[in-house]
Amino acid sequence: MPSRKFADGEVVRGRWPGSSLYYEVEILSHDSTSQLYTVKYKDGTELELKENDIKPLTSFRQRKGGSTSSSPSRRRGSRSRSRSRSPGRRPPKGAHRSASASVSHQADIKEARREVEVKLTPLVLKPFGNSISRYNGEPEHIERNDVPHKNTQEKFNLSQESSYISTQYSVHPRREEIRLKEVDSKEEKFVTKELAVRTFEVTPIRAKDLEFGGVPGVFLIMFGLPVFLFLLLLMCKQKDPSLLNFPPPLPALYELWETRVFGVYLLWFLIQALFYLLPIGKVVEGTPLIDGRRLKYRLNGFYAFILTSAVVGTCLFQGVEFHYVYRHFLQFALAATVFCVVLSVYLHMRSLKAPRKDLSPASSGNAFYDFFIGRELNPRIGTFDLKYFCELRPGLIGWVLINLVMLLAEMEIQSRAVPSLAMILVNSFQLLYVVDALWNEEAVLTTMDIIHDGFGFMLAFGDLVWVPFIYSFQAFYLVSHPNEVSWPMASLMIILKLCGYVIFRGANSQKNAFRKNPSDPKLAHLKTIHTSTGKNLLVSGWWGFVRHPNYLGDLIMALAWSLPCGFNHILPYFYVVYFTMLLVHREARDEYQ
Ligand SMILES: NC(=O)C1=CN([C@@H]2O[C@H](COP(=O)(O)OP(=O)(O)OC[C@H]3O[C@@H](n4cnc5c(N)ncnc54)[C@H](OP(=O)(O)O)[C@@H]3O)[C@@H](O)[C@H]2O)C=CC1
Ligand SMILES: CC(C)=CCC[C@@H](C)[C@H]1CC=C2C3=C(CC[C@@]21C)[C@@]1(C)CC[C@H](O)C(C)(C)[C@@H]1CC3
Repeated sequence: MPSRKFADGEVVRGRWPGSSLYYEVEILSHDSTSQLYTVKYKDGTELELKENDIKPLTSFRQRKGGSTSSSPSRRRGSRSRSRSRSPGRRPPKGAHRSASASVSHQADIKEARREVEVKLTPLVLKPFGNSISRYNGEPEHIERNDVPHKNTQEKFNLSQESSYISTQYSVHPRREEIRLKEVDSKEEKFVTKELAVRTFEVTPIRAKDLEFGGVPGVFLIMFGLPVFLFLLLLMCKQKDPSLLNFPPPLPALYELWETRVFGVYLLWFLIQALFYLLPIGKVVEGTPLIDGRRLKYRLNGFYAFILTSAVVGTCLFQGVEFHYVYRHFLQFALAATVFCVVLSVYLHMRSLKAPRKDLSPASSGNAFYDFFIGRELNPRIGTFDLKYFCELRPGLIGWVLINLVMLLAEMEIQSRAVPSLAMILVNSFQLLYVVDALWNEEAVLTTMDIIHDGFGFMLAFGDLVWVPFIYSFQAFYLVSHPNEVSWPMASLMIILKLCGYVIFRGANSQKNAFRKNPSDPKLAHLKTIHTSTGKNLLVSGWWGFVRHPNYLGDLIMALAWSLPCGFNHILPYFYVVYFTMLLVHREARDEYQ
């Protein structure tokens, strides 16, 4: 039986979860299975602590004076700031998303909240928002002997805090928390109203706070990515696409431009826009904006996909030559790039006239940087939301169509009666991914792109060029570099893909449900921790298994859809490498928050 260091009834100091603060506690009991001590704080709070989080009284130095700002009651200002946030609730747009670029906006928002919350007395304090955000179950090295109960007022505060934290910290399941949140949400309405009357200031952010390496980084990405895209496609067209054969033969620029191709691309874009405008599908509200408004979005991406499939099916039946797209693949990529540049210029021009409250928290005041990251958060023409439309429709559905084109091209070029198993795997894996995105369209409303990033060159290029022309790379590769896959290998790839999908979908659905309604009874069994932004993070279920389970699932799927291309060349694995970099970067942006 494992030994225990502290005896029942012993008075020691216990670390307040997630903080570096130790308070006097009494050991009530010890669970030998979980190795946790149940301890009682002076104010009556009972918590379970690890042995590492408990110290004998003798291991502390008594601090003189004792009135530094780290005692709990001294933190009341920051705690009260988080008072009105219902746990897990998203703050107004821009308030919580990543990016150093949003520092000033965030300060603004915090200030707004403080002003609002001052009016919300009497307070029921939510404690230690800042410190709990760092909780990782491990003891911290900084040990301070902050004596909690200096006077009656402080005692009162700790008592209020502690009784709240025992549920709010969610060491235990969250039923009690849910009850508290219901009370909380009543005040939420008031807070939103208050925020709505606050003027939004956009203060230029410091150069060192810019993301993507600041202006030089953005310059490199903006010019480098299109060049890289064309080099990759040209490499793939070579008989031997080995890296040793770099650089590939370059075509003259005029050979890459075809007005007819541009016309076909425009037609595709307009058809998708038409489908977007159809009054079918339910209308939902997005996350709250900085001024408390919520934009409305129509969810009809899946219908658009069905309608597109019907149109494509009819065209195939009518004998429309889809091989044209394969033969002019580079021209299509150029047409999409040109379109994206024109769109980005339009977006930037209109953003100059946009009211400040409509600007993205990532925008900086530097014209070049803002052209890239996007100045306006939700550019709309009437009810037509340009960013939301581009995120899911022309590029994502276009990706599936390009895959189909590659499948047909493979059959034609390799004189096959049926497509190869490798091609079928790639097509089906990626089809599942896109259909899933469209089916769960509402989830896009809580992604970084919609909430935080403006609509500028980065997303326009990502959505309209990068996704359709890079994400279809495996299918493009297989057309000229066949790879035979055996059924046992195919089965393993299918299992891998399904594992990735289950993790990806499970994690995203859990997170979306939580962000949408933290009080959802279906989530009552999940544990959360409070963060300094005022929101809670899930730390159990999929989100207790690894920090970003949705990224993990996505990466596994990325690997699964590269494997059918075999191991002759590294090129089809480019997507896995790029995607890892993208997700690590996104993770860092998220972590920053
Ligand atoms: N195929 C592709 O090219 C790409 C795919 N993706 C996929 O899109 C999906 C969404 O990506 P993305 O928006 O980047 O990332 P996330 O879905 O991880 O979104 C980040 C938000 O999730 C919330 N969050 C993070 N951790 C927790 C937690 N423990 N508990 C509750 N909420 C949490 C935070 O919300 P809050 O800020 O409110 O706290 C954070 O802002 C992912 O599955 C990703 O793999 C993304 C990019 C590209
Ligand atoms: C190279 C460059 C300029 C990068 C821009 C990044 C974009 C390619 C990606 C940013 C976020 C994306 C998302 C999806 C596609 C790629 C981009 C646009 C997404 C639509 C794919 C399908 C998923 O299910 C998703 C809906 C969660 C996802 C949202 C984010």
